[in-house]
Amino acid sequence: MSALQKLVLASGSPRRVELLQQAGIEPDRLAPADIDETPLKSEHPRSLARRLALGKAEKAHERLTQDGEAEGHYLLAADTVVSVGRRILPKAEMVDEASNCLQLLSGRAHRVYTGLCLITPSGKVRQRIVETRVRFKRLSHEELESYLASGEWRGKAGGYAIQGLAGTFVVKLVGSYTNVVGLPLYETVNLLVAEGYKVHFNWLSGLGAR
Ligand SMILES: Cc1cn([C@H]2C[C@H](O)[C@@H](COP(=O)(O)OP(=O)(O)OP(=O)(O)O)O2)c(=O)[nH]c1=O
Repeated sequence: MSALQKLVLASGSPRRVELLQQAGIEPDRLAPADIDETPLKSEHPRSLARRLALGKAEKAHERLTQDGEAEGHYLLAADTVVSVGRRILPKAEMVDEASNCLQLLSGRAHRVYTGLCLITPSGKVRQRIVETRVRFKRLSHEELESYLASGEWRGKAGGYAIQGLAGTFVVKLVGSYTNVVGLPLYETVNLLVAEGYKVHFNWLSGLGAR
């Protein structure tokens, strides 16, 4: 798939770039947007994912506009939130945070929401929220400790990365797997296409699975 228009990915997440590439879409530009990701009081995780995706998109769009580079561009942003019930888990930066998250997730089901926000070249703002349910096995002390030692949890919502070692913790998953990794591919491609982003289906000469 190759694009006829320009696509800006408002993200600094290497996972999101890789996921887009997996769909055969190469972003023309990366424009990470740093925003305050603190949840509001009693904010629902779904609302948080929606608000933060919009915030990232608007901030990146504003910057592109200031630089005179917004014209003719699609701009895509995303935010992934992990929750147990209404409790929102942090994006783990410290080992203690990761440890607390994993103890909470152990032997239970949780939800992962990714908010998508697309700003079209004509300035329309389109949003989608995608939900995946995941159940983890009960983690032993050894599993928890060795996972923490791996460092794979760093910078990940909920303190784990399903695409790595934590994939072995998953008993059941309902919904989109790529949504958990940070960008739901089915919904992202649908959203782009619905808003007129023209793609060539050229998969025969594409990347392919390795
Ligand atoms: C649950 C889970 C999250 N994650 C990642 C996806 C996101 O990168 C991150 C959640 O943080 P986000 O705030 O959604 O994204 P980010 O800060 O990494 O990137 P940016 O805002 O620049 O786009 O957690 C995984 O990689 N695997 C997982 O299994």
